[in-house]
Amino acid sequence: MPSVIEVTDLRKSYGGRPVVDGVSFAVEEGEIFGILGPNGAGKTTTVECVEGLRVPDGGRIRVAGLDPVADHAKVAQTLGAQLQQSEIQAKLTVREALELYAALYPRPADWRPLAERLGLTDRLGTRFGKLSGGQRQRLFIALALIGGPRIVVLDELTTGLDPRARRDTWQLIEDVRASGVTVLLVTHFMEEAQRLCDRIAVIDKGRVAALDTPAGLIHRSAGATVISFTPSTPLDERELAALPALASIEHQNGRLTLSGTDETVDAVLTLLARHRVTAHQLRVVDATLDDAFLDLTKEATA
Ligand SMILES: Nc1ncnc2c1ncn2[C@@H]1O[C@H](COP(=O)(O)OP(=O)(O)OP(=O)(O)O)[C@@H](O)[C@H]1O
Repeated sequence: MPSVIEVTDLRKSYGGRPVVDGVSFAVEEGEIFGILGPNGAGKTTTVECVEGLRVPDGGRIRVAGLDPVADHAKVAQTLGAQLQQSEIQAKLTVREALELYAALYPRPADWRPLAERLGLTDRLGTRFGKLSGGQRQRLFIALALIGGPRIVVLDELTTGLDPRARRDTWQLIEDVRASGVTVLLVTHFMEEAQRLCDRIAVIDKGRVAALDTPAGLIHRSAGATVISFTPSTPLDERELAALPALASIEHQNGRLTLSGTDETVDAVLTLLARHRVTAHQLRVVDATLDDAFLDLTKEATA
């Protein structure tokens, strides 16, 4: 089956400066696909080309088999996009916004259960300008879903939300996916990407630096696992340096911190047992998507 979104060698420049420089990825039906990257990496430009809001300089995009520029009207019926703040008038009430946007689609979703699910029912009479940041985000999600889309594009969905609202929103996105909608998600939050996304494209300087599952990205990053402890007696330096898959070793006030893989951790524990050394305050920490991200986008964040 063809992918629901196909982006092949996408290129876009501003004033002769390439900001999207050969981006390719494919999103499968029913997936939550994440786009991660440092500020200015070209993420929004990429998804706006997918939405047909910007015209690419080169490459090919297909959304449900359609060209987002040539078939813009059809793509707009298939793809729900999160609006920007400026696109809603401050005086419009939540109910008016829902009714107005529902009227744009031939087969809109019933906005009442949507508003209920998004916790907007008691805000229907409130003007957009008076909503809190979290309520606005919920309204944007409702408006992205109101056309009953097959695909929804969410750009920095939970920016500005408090931790509870963010978690509620994640649950909502999972529900949306469970109802069969494909989600393309641009995010800055590693925890969000790790929790929600099936696969992630890390975009850096207009190119795809890596494309994998969250676990796959973490696995690729240097020093995937870190073990630290204070040994009861010092360990032999040569034996430490010879540990398998060791990425780095640090000493600080008698405390040892070693990074490597699970194999390194196993070998450290064997070494400790062999020399009958006790490891005080032993900690083993797996790398996170944060570590993988910093590793993959090293120069940009240096
Ligand atoms: N209309 C435009 N005209 C000129 N330059 C632009 C325009 N839109 C974006 N850019 C530039 O293109 C680059 C990529 O922008 P884009 O918004 O795609 O990045 P991003 O990865 O989404 O960044 P952020 O995480 O900061 O939102 C940036 O350097 C930006 O300044």
